[in-house]
Amino acid sequence: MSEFDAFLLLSFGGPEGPEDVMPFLRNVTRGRGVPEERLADVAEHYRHFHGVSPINAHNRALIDSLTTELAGHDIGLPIYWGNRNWKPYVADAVRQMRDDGVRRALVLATSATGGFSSCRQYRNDLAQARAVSGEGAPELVKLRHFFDHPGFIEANVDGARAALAELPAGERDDARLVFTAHSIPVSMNDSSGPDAAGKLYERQQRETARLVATALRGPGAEFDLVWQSRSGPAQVPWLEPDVNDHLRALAERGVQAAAVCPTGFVADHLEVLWDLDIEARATAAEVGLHFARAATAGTHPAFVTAIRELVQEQLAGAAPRALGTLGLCGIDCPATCCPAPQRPPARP
Ligand SMILES: CC1=C(CCC(=O)O)c2cc3nc(cc4[nH]c(cc5[nH]c(cc1n2)c(C)c5CCC(=O)O)c(CCC(=O)O)c4C)C(CCC(=O)O)=C3C
Ligand SMILES: [Fe+2]
Repeated sequence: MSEFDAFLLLSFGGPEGPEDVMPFLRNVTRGRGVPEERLADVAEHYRHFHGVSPINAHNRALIDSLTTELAGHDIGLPIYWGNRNWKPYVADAVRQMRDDGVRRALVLATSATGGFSSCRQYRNDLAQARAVSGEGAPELVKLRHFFDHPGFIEANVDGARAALAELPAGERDDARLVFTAHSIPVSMNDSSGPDAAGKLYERQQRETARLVATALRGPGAEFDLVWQSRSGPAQVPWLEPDVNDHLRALAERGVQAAAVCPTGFVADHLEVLWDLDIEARATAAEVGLHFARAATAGTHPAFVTAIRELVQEQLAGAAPRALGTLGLCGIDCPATCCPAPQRPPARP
């Protein structure tokens, strides 16, 4: 089988102090037409956490867990870490790999599904990092997506079960399962995937939700998939409904309790801590709906095992494990898969 000599964790990045917040946000939104008011709002969210994004601690913890997991299975790959939007930048990690003599590395991006932001943009980041590293840059092979990997599902099922257990006993069985993922522009969703059918991002998010709901409540279990953390200019349509609107609609229908499961997020990112734990929880309280939020996969042992298995697929040709019906995604993507959407003109 193929030879690999390192593992790279590729993530989004986040600020590590108040002075990082604005430069980080400028990195994320450069050329994206995100209104200044939205940036100011999100900066406030980060300041609420003293300018420290939770994402970096999560990635460090994941690297610790993976170090143990890989060593325990005699996988001797050194682990590197690089981000798209903040230090440690992926370009620096790739340069370091080159200097350390790494020739060919496996890459795990911290996104469960395909899509532009969650796959293509990471592929572009890798290509750019190799280009700036120049001569001798390692070959980088991105691992497939894990939205329906049994280990990722199991981690989310455990999180959802614990959330249900927080709800009043008499309401648990009828509590609504509300899954959330990051909203994206409708055009970005429509163009995601390898062919004209599009909507790959939404279909994979729905598949994760369906698999978790099925594991909890059996085949045909009811669930909702809604969206959170909308950005962008008001005139550009993004995926709806928003989780807050949905919670209001549930309460109006007489639903008493909801377990909100952010299966679209791999760890408890800022969007989970702010948009769900603060905002959505407040919405639920306002409309008299009992609310519990499920933990994300984070460093759940089943998720760490899943990542090790993805590595073994490449190292040893281990049979891929996947629960869903959508098929494996992220290996041999055509170059035209999940293209960048048309952007509104940049701010003046
Ligand atoms: C699909 C998706 C994921 C999941 C897949 C993946 O993981 O990649 C994701 C993850 C994340 N997004 C994050 C942060 C931000 N995303 C923003 C803006 C945007 N996200 C988008 C999409 C996604 N984003 C889009 C289409 C935009 C508009 C700008 C553009 O068209 O690209 C902005 C700008 C301000 C705002 O408007 O919110 C911020 C600060 C963080 C770090 C959080 C932390 O610090 O814990 C993480 C993990
Ligand atoms: Fe984002």
